[in-house]
Amino acid sequence: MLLMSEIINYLNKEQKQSVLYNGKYLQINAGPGTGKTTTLAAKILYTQSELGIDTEEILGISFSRSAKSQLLHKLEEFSDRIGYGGKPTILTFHSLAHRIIKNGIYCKESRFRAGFQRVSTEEFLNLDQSLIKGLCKAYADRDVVNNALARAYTEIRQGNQLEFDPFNHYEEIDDKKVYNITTYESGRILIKGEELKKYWARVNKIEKIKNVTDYQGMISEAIRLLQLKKLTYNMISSKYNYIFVDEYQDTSLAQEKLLFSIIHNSSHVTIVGDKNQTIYTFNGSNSRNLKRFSDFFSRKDPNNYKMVNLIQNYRSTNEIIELANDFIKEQNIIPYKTRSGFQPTLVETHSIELAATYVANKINELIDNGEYNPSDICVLYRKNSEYYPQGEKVFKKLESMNIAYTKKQSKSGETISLSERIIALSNKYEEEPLDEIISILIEKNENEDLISFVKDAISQGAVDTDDLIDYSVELEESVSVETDDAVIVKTVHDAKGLEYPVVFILYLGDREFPHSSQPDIDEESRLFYVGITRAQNQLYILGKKGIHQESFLDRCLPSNIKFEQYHNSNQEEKNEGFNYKDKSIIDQTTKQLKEAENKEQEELRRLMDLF
Ligand SMILES: Nc1ncnc2c1ncn2[C@@H]1O[C@H](COP(=O)(O)OP(=O)(O)OP(=O)(O)O)[C@@H](O)[C@H]1O
Repeated sequence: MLLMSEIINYLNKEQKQSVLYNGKYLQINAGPGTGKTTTLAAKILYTQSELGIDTEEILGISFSRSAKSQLLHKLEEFSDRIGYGGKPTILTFHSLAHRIIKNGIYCKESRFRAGFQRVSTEEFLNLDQSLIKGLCKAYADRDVVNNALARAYTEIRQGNQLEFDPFNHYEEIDDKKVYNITTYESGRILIKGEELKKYWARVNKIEKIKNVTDYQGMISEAIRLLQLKKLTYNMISSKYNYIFVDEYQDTSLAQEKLLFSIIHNSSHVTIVGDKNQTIYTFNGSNSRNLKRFSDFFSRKDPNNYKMVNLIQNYRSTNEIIELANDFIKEQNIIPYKTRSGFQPTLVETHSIELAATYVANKINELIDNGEYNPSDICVLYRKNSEYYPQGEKVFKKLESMNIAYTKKQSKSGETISLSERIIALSNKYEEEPLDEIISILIEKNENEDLISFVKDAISQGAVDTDDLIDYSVELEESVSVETDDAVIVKTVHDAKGLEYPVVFILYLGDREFPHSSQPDIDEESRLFYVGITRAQNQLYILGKKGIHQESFLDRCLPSNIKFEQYHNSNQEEKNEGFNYKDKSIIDQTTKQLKEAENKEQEELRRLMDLF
């Protein structure tokens, strides 16, 4: 058995400082692969084992289910080593909001009733056609009005885009205000505050009758309960005295407000974030959150606030880090020792189809020569849709070459019907621990899917029926089963916080990556940076030059990167690959030769003129 002190000794100076800091407010700025999950897990364990804090008082908030399971995994690894440490509650913002509303329902303070459901925003806003009746008469096209109202309603609840401070209730809207809404399909339209207010009030009524809401509605209701309802506030806030928040840069203003509503005077709060990895601004996130946190707490209680920067990267080879630092120059990460390896490869290819062919061939090669298992390999794409079928092209190609892969799937009918049974189950056995519930289910010969669902939840840290519901809520976020013998194919957004020995990124080019006709280049750059920094050993980037927008391919070239051209699937025209620095030397020499030749011609002409 190890001692906690031995785990602390494994950490570097800044990680150690973070774990040992005893003040109330700690902000860890951590570049990719610098061990933020490791540091968070060590700090949570230290809080339990050395400060003697009860596990029940600890709340971890992760951005996604995969980030949560990584943190749990690391915690388990450490606590197994020291033979100490209980599993604290780790929730996503989504399941936290769900838990608060559940408490609100129990205290009869919520506008929802037991068994309330979350539906997608589109589904939710199409519940009733009368929602927009008589509103925005200036516009003839009802679809445009519907979209604009829905967008305004979501953005106002998130904060940031239309109102800096997120609103939780329609009464907060100023009747006199006019909102300028940008819709994807029809450009800008103007919505009067009073009409938006009416729309929101109608949505609220339907929510109440049908006992449903959308994701943002859950966050708003949770904030409302914590801020206005004493019983619910006491049940949640007084319980959690030690709060740890991961990926803080991607919290929306509404999520930030939720967190600030839980914090009380004796709370200890640790947040971890990296402004260079902000990739959810379209969801209301804003890296200024990091600055606001430091401004607020360093002023409120300067003796109890500390900021630590983690810059030592343990994940990637020198060459990958060099490329990442060349791409985002603001805050460099530094490699651990000098872990040299494979040069990142930039493949210029003129279509997504060819890019997919290159990827599939390379994957075959890497698996065939025994270098990597399929699950070591991850293919990342920017966008999959009818117009930008990057993922689809890769799936098709891998299928045609019989390469097994996993991808994110939408919630199936089976999972939906299962979630109703889970709610019934947790109502029936509310007080029983899940281990007991499993025995009861087996004894009663219950449905196997239900039993394996409960078992999965236990393996992900669930202990009681509350955790079971949290787990089912989190499952709604995404369903993707990664197996040991399949290549992983996902969007860059979904790969956040994860690492893979081999990473492919596609497809660079106008409207593709950077995406859209008017891309937010800074956000796209950060997204590309997140993609690059997932790779541990080998990195392949595929695409073509952008003509109309900033070309990410060109931005990669000056780095120490291997440049290849792949122009047809028979590889006839395939350039065998050369270092871009070599290419610059060749280009430079050719240019000099040409200039010398021109000079010579010029001189000849001058001499001819003399005669
Ligand atoms: N002090 C350390 N010494 C050696 N290896 C470490 C140390 N800290 C972290 N690592 C290793 O570095 C890798 C990256 O760590 P981790 O996953 O915690 O990074 P991260 O900062 O959470 O990454 P990201 O920001 O990209 O999500 C892991 O393999 C981890 O075991």
